[in-house]
Amino acid sequence: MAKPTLSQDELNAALSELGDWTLADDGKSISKKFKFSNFVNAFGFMTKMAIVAEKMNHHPEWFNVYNRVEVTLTTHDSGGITELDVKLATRMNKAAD
Ligand SMILES: C[C@H](O)[C@H](O)[C@H]1CNC2=NC(N)=NC(=O)C2=N1
Repeated sequence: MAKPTLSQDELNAALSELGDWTLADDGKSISKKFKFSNFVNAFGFMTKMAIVAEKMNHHPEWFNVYNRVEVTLTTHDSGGITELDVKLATRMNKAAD
């Protein structure tokens, strides 16, 4: 059963909690550009988050070049942003600290 998408109020609260994640113009995804000190740290972040994503059965759309990782989160099954996206974004923020 697909998760319900967040209401506007829920989304606003989540975005203020998450900090520097950007809402897509269509309101269906959130994105963040992470920058690490080098490639190994960027890829280490992706490795850790891949394991978290697999455990959650919720996977990011991401792009990596050298020390940068650009992440977009959306819940495909629901056609928008759900609590799973907020949960994964929170985990990513913590892992990048
Ligand atoms: C069948 C499997 O549960 C689904 O395809 C999962 C896998 N990972 C997923 N990841 C994301 N981001 N959205 C989904 O809807 C999703 N669905």
